[in-house]
Amino acid sequence: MTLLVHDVTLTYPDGESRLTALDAVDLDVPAGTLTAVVGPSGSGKSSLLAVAATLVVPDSGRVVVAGQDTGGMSAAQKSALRREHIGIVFQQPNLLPSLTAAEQLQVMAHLSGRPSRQLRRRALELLDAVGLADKADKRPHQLSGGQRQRVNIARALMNEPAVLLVDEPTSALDHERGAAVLDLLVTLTRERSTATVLVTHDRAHLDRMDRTVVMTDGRLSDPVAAARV
Ligand SMILES: Nc1ncnc2c1ncn2[C@@H]1O[C@H](COP(=O)(O)OP(=O)(O)OP(=O)(O)O)[C@@H](O)[C@H]1O
Repeated sequence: MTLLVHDVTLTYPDGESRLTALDAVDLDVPAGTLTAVVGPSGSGKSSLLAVAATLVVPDSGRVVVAGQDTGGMSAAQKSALRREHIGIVFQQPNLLPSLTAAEQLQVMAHLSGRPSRQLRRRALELLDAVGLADKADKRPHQLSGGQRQRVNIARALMNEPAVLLVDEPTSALDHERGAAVLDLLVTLTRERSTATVLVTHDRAHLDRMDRTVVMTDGRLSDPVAAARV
């Protein structure tokens, strides 16, 4: 499995006691597949992504990314793992205002220490893959919301991640642009063999997924049952 979350429990401080955000959660995501996570607000979906991204350390359980068990890794090791193997796409694109679309991608890869001469070429290839070949030199304020989200997705793919974690990528977009972004995620997952996890509230997305799991009060329901939801 490219992403394996095994028996993960996560609690947050809650006054005198603790709130259980994830309760013995298991999830495995093979390369080249998409898994949707649905469930009510506050059920633990973002917490699951944060744990899978190694941004939050669970109380117990294992998180294995691209064959590497993250338990016991130092902060620096996790940071390197994230740069090399994990792409993260949040709801709001969070692009740097002063950089062009191509530069947003190049900065990402520059941080990972890749040779700079190849970076622009790769950035342009990815912008082409997300349908923005002609926008490479535009800054965020010169792009539409859907175009910014596509830059965001291209940026997350810049370091060829094994795992792509996506939180509500279409919530700020109209139906047509949301559908285009989802098409793009499906295509890129297949072509680039990423293990993709998508948190979504949009039921229209679910028939495009390989699997749907349902989060309720920190517990993931049986995927077989969830597929029929
Ligand atoms: N940093 C935190 N400190 C304390 N409690 C938190 C923290 N982050 C989340 N929680 C709590 O953990 C539970 C799960 O939150 P989480 O954000 O994972 O849910 P979610 O399913 O992503 O919700 P939404 O769909 O509204 O984004 C909620 O009860 C929330 O209030």
